[in-house]
Amino acid sequence: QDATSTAAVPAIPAGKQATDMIPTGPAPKKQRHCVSSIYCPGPLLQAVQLAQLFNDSKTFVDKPTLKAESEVLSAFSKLGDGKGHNVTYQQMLDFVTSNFGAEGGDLITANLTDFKARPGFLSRIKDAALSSFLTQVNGYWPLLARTTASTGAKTACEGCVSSFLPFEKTRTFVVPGGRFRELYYWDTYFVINGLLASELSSVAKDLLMNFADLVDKYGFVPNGNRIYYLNRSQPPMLTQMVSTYIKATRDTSVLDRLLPLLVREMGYWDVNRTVTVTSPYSKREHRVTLYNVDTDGPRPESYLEDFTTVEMAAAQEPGLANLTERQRDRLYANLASGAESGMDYSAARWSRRPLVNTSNTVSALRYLNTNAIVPTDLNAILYKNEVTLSRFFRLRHDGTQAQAWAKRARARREAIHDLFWDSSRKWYYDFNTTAHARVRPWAASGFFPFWANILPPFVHKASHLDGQAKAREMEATFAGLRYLIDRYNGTIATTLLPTMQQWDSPNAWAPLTFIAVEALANVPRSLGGTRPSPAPKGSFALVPKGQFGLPESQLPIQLITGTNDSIPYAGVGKTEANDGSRELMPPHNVGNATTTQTTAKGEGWSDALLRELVNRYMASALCSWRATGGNLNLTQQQDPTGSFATVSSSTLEKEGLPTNATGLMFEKFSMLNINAAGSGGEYQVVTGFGWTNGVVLSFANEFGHLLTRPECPPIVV
Ligand SMILES: OC[C@H]1O[C@H](O[C@H]2O[C@H](CO)[C@@H](O)[C@H](O)[C@H]2O)[C@H](O)[C@@H](O)[C@@H]1O
Repeated sequence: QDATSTAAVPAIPAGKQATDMIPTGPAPKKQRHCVSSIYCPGPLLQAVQLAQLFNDSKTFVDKPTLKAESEVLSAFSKLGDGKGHNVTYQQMLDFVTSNFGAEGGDLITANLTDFKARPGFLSRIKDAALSSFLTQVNGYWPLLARTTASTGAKTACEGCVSSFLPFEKTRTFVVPGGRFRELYYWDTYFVINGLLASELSSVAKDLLMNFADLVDKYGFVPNGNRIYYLNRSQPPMLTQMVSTYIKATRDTSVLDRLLPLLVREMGYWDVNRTVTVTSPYSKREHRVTLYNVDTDGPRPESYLEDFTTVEMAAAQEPGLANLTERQRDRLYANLASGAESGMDYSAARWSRRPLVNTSNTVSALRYLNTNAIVPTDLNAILYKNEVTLSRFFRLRHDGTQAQAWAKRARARREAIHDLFWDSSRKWYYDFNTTAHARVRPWAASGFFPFWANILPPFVHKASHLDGQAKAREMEATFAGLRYLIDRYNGTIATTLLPTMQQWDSPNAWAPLTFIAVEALANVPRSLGGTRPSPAPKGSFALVPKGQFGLPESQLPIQLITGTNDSIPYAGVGKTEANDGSRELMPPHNVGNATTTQTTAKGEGWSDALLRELVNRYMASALCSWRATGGNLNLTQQQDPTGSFATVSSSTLEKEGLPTNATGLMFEKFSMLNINAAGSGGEYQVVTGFGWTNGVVLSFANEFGHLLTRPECPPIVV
């Protein structure tokens, strides 16, 4: 799981000769927020990135220099015309090799002095397979913990530079893993939940203080602590990190430093990202927040990808028009805004034409409209922050501030109800300011208001419904989730459109599963029922009309796990038309076994869904880890059928893994399979992985009593 990988070796791309000239393009515009002549848009970065010496654009911008910055710039100025033109591949390769060190070489592995090999929650996990898995996942924290030298980034010489943004003090931080070699903003909320389960509150506190340093210095929390992330943030979870930390430790002293900075961060979103929208439904005006990055250049860490999308795609794909300069600038801003959303990319959410051409990852991005979408999740997070800030001020006996924040929260909740809640489709949808209406497709972001403790308007006091009717409405609201859990073998998809983008179907992500589980936990006892949903569970007929925005026949197809069959889904509990003997749903649809477990006495529909979702996620993490070489070390008594035996080295080899692989924790999973990682998007699937480990450990800590040993599907190579 270690993220300190060895340096990628630069190579001349296939099909190019050493003496060929590297491509060039229109001169990049200087970016106000990113001032490095090496790591920010400019002639050097463009020339290196268009030379494509690495498989991943992010590799280069994470490399510290081996020589003083002035020497590196002087060496570059001697290449070709000094501005990146007339440079050969060989010259560029030599320049990069002699001037740059290993990516991530600017960081040091931290020593976790408080690390416990067996934190308390493990004693509550009775199953040997789960216990072994969770013990090993807990053991991954030291591999993802980093620190800096006393001066900040570790560099090779005086005057050497790197893209790393240092903190005020030398503290520990946790990286996601793989290509993500720095602290990430919203990832850290899920990481902190896991660290607290692992009794590493000292590390959680360090993370809070690192973020405090960033807000102090920049006025907001950047996407990650690299110079190229300075033009944007990510879903603003810092207030919730502080709240989670205080809830677990009772240590309110962190508020001395953090409370003013949390307020400052909220000001950043208010001033830079908030707009007024008049509701087409109530005609009322609301102040709501969206992702809106001020840039007109490529993201340095995805330079080639953005450059291709904006400058080159039209020449490569018939039907795509050339863009005017203004359109190009706007597209760069929309690309960066998509990255700010943390869901880079969801074509279903951010593109005007999500399915325009699903044979590549570029076409739908040409139609990005991120800046025009008012996102449900972002506003729900900010609402929760406002409520939390009100509580923090009350703790500090500042009634005036407490009331002011409570008032802001009430106003935002009204906006969320008015703009996002659709009372007939019974779900929260983003609001599109171009169409001036709610969007059609379902997205998992609709769980965020529930996570933030916003219950739909029908629950509120003024509602004309009686208790039983409210409970029925609530069950109907979650009937879509019930259906998805029954129909698909993996965890919940981000959206239901298979667009080739990583934040769309079929990918399933740790943060969204966590939010969905917490959403279910927030369903009031009185509305969660006293029995599971009626049979046939998950029937499409029970899903509120239009909730998915797609008819049942157009939902993604569920393959039968472990086979290459692509048999169209015939409906829950129904048999496939051409093969009456084959049932597509459990128990034959291996990997979906969590739906067949017997329910506990008095368990309501929301409890049952929560239990199944937690188990499904745990199954995804454990089974995919085992399929990639994870060893549970079980005795014959613990695993009499041998179903958890370690995967042989020859199978691993056939899967394209090293024969000594020891299990991978993936960045994302699939809604179709509990045995595999996710896919799609602009970079290779990453392992490590901070938020996956965080969610696994946090679920084990909070819901350990609900966990049962998963049934992993057979590994078919
Ligand atoms: O390099 C491309 C993009 O990568 C990041 O996004 C993805 O990874 C992050 C770290 O796990 C995660 O927070 C984000 O949700 C993922 O989509 C990065 O955050 C982007 O800004 C970057 O352009």
